[in-house]
Amino acid sequence: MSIPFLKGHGTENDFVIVPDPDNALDLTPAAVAALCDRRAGIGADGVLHVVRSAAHPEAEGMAADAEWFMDYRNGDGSIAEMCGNGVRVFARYLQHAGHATEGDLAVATRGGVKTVHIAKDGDITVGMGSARLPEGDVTVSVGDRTWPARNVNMGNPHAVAFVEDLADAGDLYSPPPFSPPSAYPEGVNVEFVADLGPRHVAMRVHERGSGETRSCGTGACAVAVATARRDGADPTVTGAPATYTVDVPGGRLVITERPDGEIEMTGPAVIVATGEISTEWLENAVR
Ligand SMILES: N[C@@H](CCC[C@H](N)C(=O)O)C(=O)O
Repeated sequence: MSIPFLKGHGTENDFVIVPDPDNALDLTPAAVAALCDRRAGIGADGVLHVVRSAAHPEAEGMAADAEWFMDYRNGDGSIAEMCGNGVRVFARYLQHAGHATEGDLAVATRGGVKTVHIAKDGDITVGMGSARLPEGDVTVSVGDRTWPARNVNMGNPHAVAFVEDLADAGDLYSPPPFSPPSAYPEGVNVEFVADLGPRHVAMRVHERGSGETRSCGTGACAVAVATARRDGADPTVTGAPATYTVDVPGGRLVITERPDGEIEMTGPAVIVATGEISTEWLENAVR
């Protein structure tokens, strides 16, 4: 017995894609962690569980607006509200499977319904919603160094710290401690950002539930907004859109914040493989 899967990535933020239209699989946190294990499993930063919205209790209320629900899980099995690279790869899967064509598509996520545009040239643009910038002084640390961080919520929480050099972030094996501890009761994704030029930055990220990844779409949006505010740009005040290019270790994302506050993210999404998961292996792996 086996379960079909695909492997995909968006700027090298990689995912095991598990099509399960009727929500028939019991995809426990342990099963997700086993699938994402890079040595004993398939290996990925997270899982995209592809379910019809009408078949999932968290998404049935969105079924009238979006046929498909992205049930995203982090590599450790935890649940997150949103995954920006994941939603592009999810759309690419729907196109690959014949459930979607070039043009606009609505995808249900825990962060609400997202509008995705699959362009002819291959890139995918996602309407990510608007950022919330909760007030409050937050710091993040690596070793004996500490930086102030901007608190940005893209549906999921981010702490954005500006550094001189991305190497300042160290090896990022473990989550960078933040202060005050009450700032992020549910944990946080931490982005370190260095300037490359006008409206052009580079970032590294330690993702909640996945460790250092080669890219984070919601993180790149948080970085673009934090950098814009640092630069004195607020499209909702000036009426002028602000576009930032965000280089990540795995590629490049282009982020535009519009005068209405809506953030659009454009980047690639690739399906690299299809295969079968052995159910015997998965059952043993979660014992
Ligand atoms: N890689 C994702 C973000 C995934 C969720 C994050 N780790 C969290 O727990 O909030 C992206 O591309 O946005």
